[in-house]
Amino acid sequence: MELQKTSNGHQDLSPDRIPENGYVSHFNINTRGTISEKKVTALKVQKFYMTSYLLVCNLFCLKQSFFVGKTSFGMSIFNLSNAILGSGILGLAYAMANTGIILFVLLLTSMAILSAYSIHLLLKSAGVVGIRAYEQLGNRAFGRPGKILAACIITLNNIGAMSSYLFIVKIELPHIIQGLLPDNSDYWFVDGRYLIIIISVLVILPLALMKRLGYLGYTSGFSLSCMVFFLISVIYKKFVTECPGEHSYNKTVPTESIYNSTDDVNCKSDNYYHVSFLLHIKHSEFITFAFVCHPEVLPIYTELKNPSKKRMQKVANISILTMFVMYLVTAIFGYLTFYGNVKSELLEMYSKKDTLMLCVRLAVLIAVTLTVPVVLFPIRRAVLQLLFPDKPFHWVRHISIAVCLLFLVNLLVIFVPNIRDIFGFIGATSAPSLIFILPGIFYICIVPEEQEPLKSRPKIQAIAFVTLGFIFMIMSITFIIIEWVTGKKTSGGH
Ligand SMILES: NC(=O)CC[C@H](N)C(=O)O
Repeated sequence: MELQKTSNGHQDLSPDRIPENGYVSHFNINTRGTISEKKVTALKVQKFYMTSYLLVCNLFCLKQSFFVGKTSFGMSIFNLSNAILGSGILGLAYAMANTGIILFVLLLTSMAILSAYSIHLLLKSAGVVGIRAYEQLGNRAFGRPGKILAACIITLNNIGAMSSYLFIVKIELPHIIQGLLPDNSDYWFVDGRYLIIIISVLVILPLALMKRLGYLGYTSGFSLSCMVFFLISVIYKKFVTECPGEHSYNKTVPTESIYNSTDDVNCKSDNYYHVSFLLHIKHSEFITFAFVCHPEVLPIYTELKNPSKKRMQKVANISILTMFVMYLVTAIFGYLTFYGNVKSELLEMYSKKDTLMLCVRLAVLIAVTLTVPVVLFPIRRAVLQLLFPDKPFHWVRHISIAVCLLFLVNLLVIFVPNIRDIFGFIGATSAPSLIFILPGIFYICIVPEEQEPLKSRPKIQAIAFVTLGFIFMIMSITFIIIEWVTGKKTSGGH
């Protein structure tokens, strides 16, 4: 029995390799019918030993998996929820303002269901080949090019997410510190560039150096509670804010908005209903991004205690459902506070002088900062898979990759002013790939024809899923190109 090493260094049984070792054909002699009784008994004994051997191997592998997976069910939910919850939540009220409540709820519900289905495809593919790494699935489906493609998409997407989180820290933390200072002097510590370096070294790096993602369960739990505080404050603000102009620190509304043809600050700006359906759909990008967590699913599965596909799917479903509720409530109350004037980053709408909102900013900042290490883990795994595929765990590699990645992201956030636009483009292509296209294609290629023919229902569903992903991707790219060519924001962003 051949044992295959998984990316995390422990051995897994790969059922598809069983025929290669010759035992199966050896037993087949038995069926030819011309062998003596003595030989049959000998073969039976041999078969008994082989079966016991396979059983011991199986038990050994399962024991290994149990041994490796140490993260509890609850902690895994925290980690996955933290991976889902990021800066995406800040854009949802804006998406709702542009799509309208009904279409938004429909899109959010569909995306949550599709996201859970995508995790189902990933887990099923991973179960068939006995490996638990996204890149390894790529390898199994298309060989080395598949592995490189998956690793590159994960790296780009997660570097994009990390830089968007650090960008929030760079912009928001100086405001918070300034809010606490008696005067408005320009001290060095109110410079966002220094602040992200300090935060990266003191908070993010130590967490990113943890050997296992499971250890981040506690910080993930804390990060989630910060977001719950944000959510409660958004609800509270809806009831104390009378008009968008009142609580918005920036009281001017841009005149070039395609939704508002007047300069008035209206509490209820319903003009967005005139915008074409396609432009409504464009805002589904915000929703797609908000549900991306797929590179983190398999690493979390690998570390889950008593791992099974069903148990991991439960972790995913609970996390997605919880985040769905949080997203919906934030979007509804954020939108009902500012209506059509809401900006693509909800936090920008609240006063910077308000102590409660200062605390909320701090809470969101802590939440996204604590998400950075969780998002960094899959990139490190992808880099390890590409550069050192068969090497066992080594601290030097583990630490140096984390340091290099953080250094790179800091450089990007400090020196590239339009980093968000660049990653907006990458996000538009990588998010549909990670949620729809890759899991669907891996599933179609990896699950054998004998088990599920191409015309079976699950495979046809997967094909439709991949097609949907391509439609999403082409639409997003088209909108971005139109924006670049015309120099105008099709989203009417403020
Ligand atoms: N890895 C990722 O891209 C996570 C994105 C996350 N869903 C967010 O809203 O920020």
